[in-house]
Amino acid sequence: MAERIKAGVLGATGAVGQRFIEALTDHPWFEITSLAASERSAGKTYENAANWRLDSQLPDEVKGKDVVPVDPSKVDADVVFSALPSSSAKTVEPEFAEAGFAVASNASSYRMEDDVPLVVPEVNPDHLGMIEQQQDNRNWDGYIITNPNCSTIIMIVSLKPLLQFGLNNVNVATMQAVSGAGFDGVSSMSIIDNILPYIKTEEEKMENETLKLLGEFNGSEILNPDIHVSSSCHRVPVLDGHTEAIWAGMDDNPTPEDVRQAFLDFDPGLEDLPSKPENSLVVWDEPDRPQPRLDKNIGNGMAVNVGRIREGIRYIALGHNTIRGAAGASVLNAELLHKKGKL
Ligand SMILES: NC(=O)C1=CN([C@@H]2O[C@H](COP(=O)(O)OP(=O)(O)OC[C@H]3O[C@@H](n4cnc5c(N)ncnc54)[C@H](OP(=O)(O)O)[C@@H]3O)[C@@H](O)[C@H]2O)C=CC1
Ligand SMILES: N[C@@H](CC(=O)OP(=O)(O)O)C(=O)O
Repeated sequence: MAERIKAGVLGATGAVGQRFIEALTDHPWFEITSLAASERSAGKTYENAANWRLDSQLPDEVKGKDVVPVDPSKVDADVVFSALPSSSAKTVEPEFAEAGFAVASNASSYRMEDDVPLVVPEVNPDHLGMIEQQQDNRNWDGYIITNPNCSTIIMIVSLKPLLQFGLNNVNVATMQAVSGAGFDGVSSMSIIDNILPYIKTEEEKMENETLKLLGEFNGSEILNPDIHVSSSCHRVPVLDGHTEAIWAGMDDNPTPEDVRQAFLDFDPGLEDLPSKPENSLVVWDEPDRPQPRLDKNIGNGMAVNVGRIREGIRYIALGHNTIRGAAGASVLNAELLHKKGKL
């Protein structure tokens, strides 16, 4: 195997951090060289620090690795994938960027900054053009790029092919899995036999991030599109997989069949990126699909499933929140960076 790019994971012991390890193990372009977490874990082997909770086995090559603190001088890597809570990401990620690392972040801290790319490769790869500006503005040798919030990313992949019909209005109601809140995020007493009709700041993120992602980058700034986005977010007793009911208003009033065909025809290229699923959008015609338990792992958890396309236009989108919505999204971004010669 050719020499691979050295990759570190910040927040390696958490829900998203474990998904990073899964995605980077045996990756053709990246190899895990550093695992970092809080002072609670630093100094322990990964096996002792982390409570591995995925269905896959904890990879042998990771078990005995020492966990280091989130300190650039302790991390050996070219790129670091950040799965830190946003409060620590806010201070830690710039330290890594300043020290010359490429930072591919899941955290929300820098997503909406004017000079930080918020990218989904199938939607707005050109926004990576912001990196040079960011390095000039902040005098950094490295840089930060981000992927969106998990609910936003699942919706945005499905909205991209609707732009051709003059998308002007989006209403969305989410049904979000408990893994989205992290391992210790939602207690069983609050979620079993229940639905929580509030996820702090989630609705604002879906509305704001969608506009940035669909905005036009003119070389120096992003011009928001004239699209109205309104969201209502809810936590449901599902382990993994966010399901979203979406209403999309379009100038051209396409029929459900037009929209179905646009979903089927959606081809953003990018076949050479290892984490890109064969079909970024998978269309279901069965009236009771997609469902999280059955369909979240399609395309190794990287596909966005769409179905129940009806007059309106109304449809359902479903994706794996900690893979397509988090770790897999960051890894896909880093693959795009490598393809574009930025890593
Ligand atoms: N879960 C999801 O679906 C999505 C999550 N995200 C974002 O990804 C990030 C991680 O989320 P998640 O994995 O769910 O969170 P978890 O709580 O499961 O994991 C947090 C990780 O960060 C480490 N950590 C916590 N505090 C500190 C600190 N002060 N300094 C250094 N490391 C610290 C923890 O280490 P230790 O074990 O040592 O405490 C752990 O490795 C968050 O910003 C979240 O918002 C984004 C999109 C989707
Ligand atoms: N809030 C999301 C997960 C998340 O952490 O989002 P963000 O990365 O925007 O903080 C959820 O609960 O499902």
